[in-house]
Amino acid sequence: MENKTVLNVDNIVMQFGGLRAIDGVSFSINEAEIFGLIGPNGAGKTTMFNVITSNYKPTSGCVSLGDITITGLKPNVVVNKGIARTFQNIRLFGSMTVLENVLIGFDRAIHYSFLEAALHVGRFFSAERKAKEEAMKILEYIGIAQHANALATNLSYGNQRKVEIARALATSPSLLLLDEPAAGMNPKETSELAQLIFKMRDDFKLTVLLIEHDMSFVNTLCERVMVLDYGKPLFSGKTQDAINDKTVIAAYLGDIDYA
Ligand SMILES: Nc1ncnc2c1ncn2[C@@H]1O[C@H](COP(=O)(O)OP(=O)(O)OP(=O)(O)O)[C@@H](O)[C@H]1O
Repeated sequence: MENKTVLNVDNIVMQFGGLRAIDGVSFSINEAEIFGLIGPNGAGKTTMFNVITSNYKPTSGCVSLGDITITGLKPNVVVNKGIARTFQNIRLFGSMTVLENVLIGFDRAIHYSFLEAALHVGRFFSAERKAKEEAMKILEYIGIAQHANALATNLSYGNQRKVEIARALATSPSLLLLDEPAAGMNPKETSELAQLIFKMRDDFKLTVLLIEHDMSFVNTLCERVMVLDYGKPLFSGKTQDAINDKTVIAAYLGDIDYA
């Protein structure tokens, strides 16, 4: 059976003044694939995420999700098309509970009038109740339902990362972008996270693009990777081949631990 391409990144260039943060990068990801985007600090990985989510408009090149061209769409429209992300520096609303943070992900699916919302009646009430039920189901699925009513900032670092994943899942994505999801996690949390990512992929037919410096984590999850260096494509192919590639080792892997 032929692989279905979910994400196609075509010859992206992203210029910031005199700096070319991404310089002619192309890759594509198949449905239900877990694909790694790796490279040294400043290589352009997060910038690539911002281009894919349309937070940055690339200087040239094109991103498509299935048959839809994403480039030029507004970021909220891109979420509606099925792309969700988490952030390298966790971005949760610290003064809100875990449940409320996840409910934010449902906002696009809730339809009610201003009056209904102001009076807490009609479609507002039933939509809110339904969203809460769905959010609780996601928290249970992720394994943090017991923290639903805790303030997000009071959770451990690892659990805060899980709340970000829960919020992303609430938007029903077809493509999930994870920016350094294992950063700050201990080995047990990291291995549980890897299992969760496999499970989400299988249960939701989710396609995953992840940025990660932990090469053992990348090697566990990703069959293929794209390696960037100073914005340029350095290597694209099987993770095992990247680990043994002399140019990749010289530019990147020589400096980091991977067991
Ligand atoms: N909005 C921006 N304006 C100007 N320069 C930027 C902007 N965003 C990123 N850069 C620059 O682009 C380059 C790539 O940054 P980016 O954050 O994408 O790298 P990265 O590979 O994600 O690094 P890290 O592993 O440290 O997160 C860096 O030199 C960075 O300073």
